[in-house]
Amino acid sequence: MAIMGPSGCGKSTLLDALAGRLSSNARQTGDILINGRKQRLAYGTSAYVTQDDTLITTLTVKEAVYYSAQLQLPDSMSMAEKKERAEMTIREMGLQDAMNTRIGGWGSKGISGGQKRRVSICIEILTHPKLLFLDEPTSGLDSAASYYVMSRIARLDQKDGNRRTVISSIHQPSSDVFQLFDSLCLLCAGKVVYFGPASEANEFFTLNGFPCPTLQNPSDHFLKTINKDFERDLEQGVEDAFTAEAAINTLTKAYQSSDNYQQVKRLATEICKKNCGTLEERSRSSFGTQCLVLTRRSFVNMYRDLGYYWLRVAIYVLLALGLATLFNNLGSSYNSIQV
Ligand SMILES: Nc1ncnc2c1ncn2[C@@H]1O[C@H](COP(=O)(O)OP(=O)(O)OP(=O)(O)O)[C@@H](O)[C@H]1O
Repeated sequence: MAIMGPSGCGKSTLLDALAGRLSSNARQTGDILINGRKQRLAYGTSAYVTQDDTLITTLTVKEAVYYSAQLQLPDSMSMAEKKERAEMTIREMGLQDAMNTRIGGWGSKGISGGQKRRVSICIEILTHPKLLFLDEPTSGLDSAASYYVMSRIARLDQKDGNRRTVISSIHQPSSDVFQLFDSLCLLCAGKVVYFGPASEANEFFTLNGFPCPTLQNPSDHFLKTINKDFERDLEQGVEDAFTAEAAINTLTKAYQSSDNYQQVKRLATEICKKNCGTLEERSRSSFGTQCLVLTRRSFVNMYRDLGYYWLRVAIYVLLALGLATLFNNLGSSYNSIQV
């Protein structure tokens, strides 16, 4: 899934929120559910490629990826297997020629910015995580490199036949890269302008009065339509000044009354019903609807709790009877002693 939108619209913040990386003092509302449940991800299930590359500048590309492989991959893998995985990932990211070059930093020039980006991706995809977050993975890459990197990320599924979820923010996907996305989440100032199949976004814009001009990359057109940061009247005349604002309002409203929106809500509710195990009242679900989920396991829990209750009552009754018998016996012995 691609998260797109003008700079500053909240793409990284949304990724951070989904990955549970927002700082503790950030105010956050709504629920983040994994397969319909509120749960923590097990270690190694997810990985996050941040916007800034945090790499050890004195290591070479090979060393950085090898060390990561040794630290992250399970003990069940032999050293040779770990090395092979590291080398294969380096090749997949097109870094074979830079393998023995230092990463470098302020003091010493090393690999390029785009190569650093690919090393960061290498380190995170080594473990083939089930859930992968990427914050602008293609920044600093030329269009061909962007395509190869994104297509290899999209092909991670084919490694072991397991399906994976990849959520990536991206600024300027070429039309080739755009075709790799299954879903698109288009944001503007924190609001969802469109969320649904990437292949249907063009039709959504056309139906709402913003058709993509012929021979223009659809993703460029979407971003141009919803960018209100720049005064267009300087370039296009005063009558166009509020076009972006009006377009955002039209599209946001159209999305909320669209079939896609209803479908997303239905799907989320279905996933919740299928997978939620406990009686939970969600004051507000992710999509702002009231949702009370009562499932088979909730009933099981309820019966179990009732069982515990009656067991406790029975123990108290037995204790009371025991004490009463004891006092009764003590009373009779006292009476017989007196006699
Ligand atoms: N839902 C939100 N509510 C309030 N503030 C938000 C929200 N989303 C983002 N912000 C704020 O907006 C600013 C920009 O957010 P963020 O860095 O996520 O944007 P971005 O789309 O990733 O930008 P860029 O593409 O330039 O990296 C940040 O200060 C962030 O705290």
